[in-house]
Order: sequence, then C-alpha cells, then structure tokens
Amino acid sequence: MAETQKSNVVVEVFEEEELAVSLAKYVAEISNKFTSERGAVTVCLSGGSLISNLRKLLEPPYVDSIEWSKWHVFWLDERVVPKTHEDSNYKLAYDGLLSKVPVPSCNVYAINDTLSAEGAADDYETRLRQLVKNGVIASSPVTGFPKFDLMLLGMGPDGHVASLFPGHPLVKENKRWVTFIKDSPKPPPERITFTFPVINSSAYAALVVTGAAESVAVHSALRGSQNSPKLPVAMVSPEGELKWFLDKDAASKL
Ligand SMILES: O=C1O[C@H](COP(=O)(O)O)[C@@H](O)[C@H](O)[C@H]1O
Repeated sequence: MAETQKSNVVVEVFEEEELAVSLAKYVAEISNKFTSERGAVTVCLSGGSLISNLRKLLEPPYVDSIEWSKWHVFWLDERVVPKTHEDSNYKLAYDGLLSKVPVPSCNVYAINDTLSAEGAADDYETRLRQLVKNGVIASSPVTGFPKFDLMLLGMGPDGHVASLFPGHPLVKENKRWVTFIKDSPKPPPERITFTFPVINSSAYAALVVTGAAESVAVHSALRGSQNSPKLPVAMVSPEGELKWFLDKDAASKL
C-alpha cells in the first residue's frame, strides 16, 4: 500500500520480507543514479534495526548492480564508544554490511573513537567540511549545509531519529553540522549526531520503521494534529524526497 502525503513524501506499508526487498531496490536505484551522474554517492547510515533491514543489499541482483567502489559512507549518529564495542553503530554496520561489500575503507568515515564526545563531533564536522571543499559531499545551494545524496534513518519508539531525542534542546540546533549529547535517554549516554539542518538538506531520505512499539510515534508523525508538539521524526523534511518504509506493525495505528 503506497500513500502520497506532501508532494515530496511517500509512505509505503510492507510485509517484512517485502520491506527489505523494496528498500534494497530503492537504495540500488539511488546509488546508480548518483554514481552514473557524478561518479560517487554519499550514503549516511543509522544504527539500530536499519542495518538488518538492509540485508537484501547483500543478495543478487542488488549486490552485483551497485558500484560499491563509488560509495562514501557516513553515520547520522554514533555512540562515543570504541569501534569494537557492541554499542558502536560503526561495528553494527561493518559486521552486517560493510565487511561484505567492496566499499574502499578510505571511503568509510567513522568517528575518531579516541576523542571525547565534544572532540569527536568537532572532528567529524571538520572532516565533513573538508569533503565538501573537495567536492566529495555536495553542498545545498538553498541552505549552505552539506547535501548528502541518501540518508537512511531509523526511528526509536519515542520518535527519536539519529540521536535527536524528543524535548532535547539539540533538536533546535541550527548552526552546527554535527553536535554531541552526553545525556542521551537511551544508552549509551554519550553520542554524536547530525543536526536537523544537515538531515533536511539531503537529496533523498528514507525512514525505515518496523515493529508495533513504534506505531504510536508513526501515528503522531503522520496523523498528529498541527498544534501538538512535533516529535523529532516529524521534523524530518528533506530538500529532496522522503520515503517512509513501514511494516504492518509500525503502520497499525494509521
Ligand atoms: O540509538 C539509536 O536508535 C535509533 C533507532 O533504533 P531502532 O533499533 O529502534 O531502529 C537509530 O536510528 C540510531 O541510529 C541509534 O543510534
């Protein structure tokens, strides 16, 4: 079932296996568009359930049709832990995806895990600024923020995206590209995260949400009244296109 909201927002509801197939097809199409148009594609990953939802990328025809050597991989958010730690979003993506496809290691931009949360956020932002200067990451002529080609977002049951949590002042950050949090309500407490101006400057964004625990936040984001306070997930509004990939449980309250 596909439903169109604003002109650039599509909501689609899937059976579980169908969701993973459709997500792989979507990622492969966007990847092929950018690699053929400009010889590279910038892809931002989240942690959590997203990585297992990308599992079909490892199967034909997607694994063979994607030009992995032209991928540049970033993280929308990262936990400030060593890369070998079970809580690391890098480790999750490396074990579940990146170790199984030929993305050059120099194109995988993990945080510097030897720094503090402040230091890691500053360092990541500095590296992004350099990559914009070099032309690896595009720049939005509208906002002046980096314009990533594809953002792959998950959502927590409380409606958080990346490490932007409901009611936290970081949701209002409008200058920094990357910032940090030391009191995340979901463990571990110390994280770095892209800010909304960066998320919302992207060319394509997918919100991949599965499970009944998420259904209330999905309802609030897609059917909530204009006057009620917006959950972070409802603030995702890319310059380009937004596509929601929902399973039946996540969509059960719509
Ligand atoms: O802590 C995090 O949670 C969100 C949502 O995770 P999910 O397992 O409920 O899908 C994730 O998108 C984010 O990257 C991660 O750091």
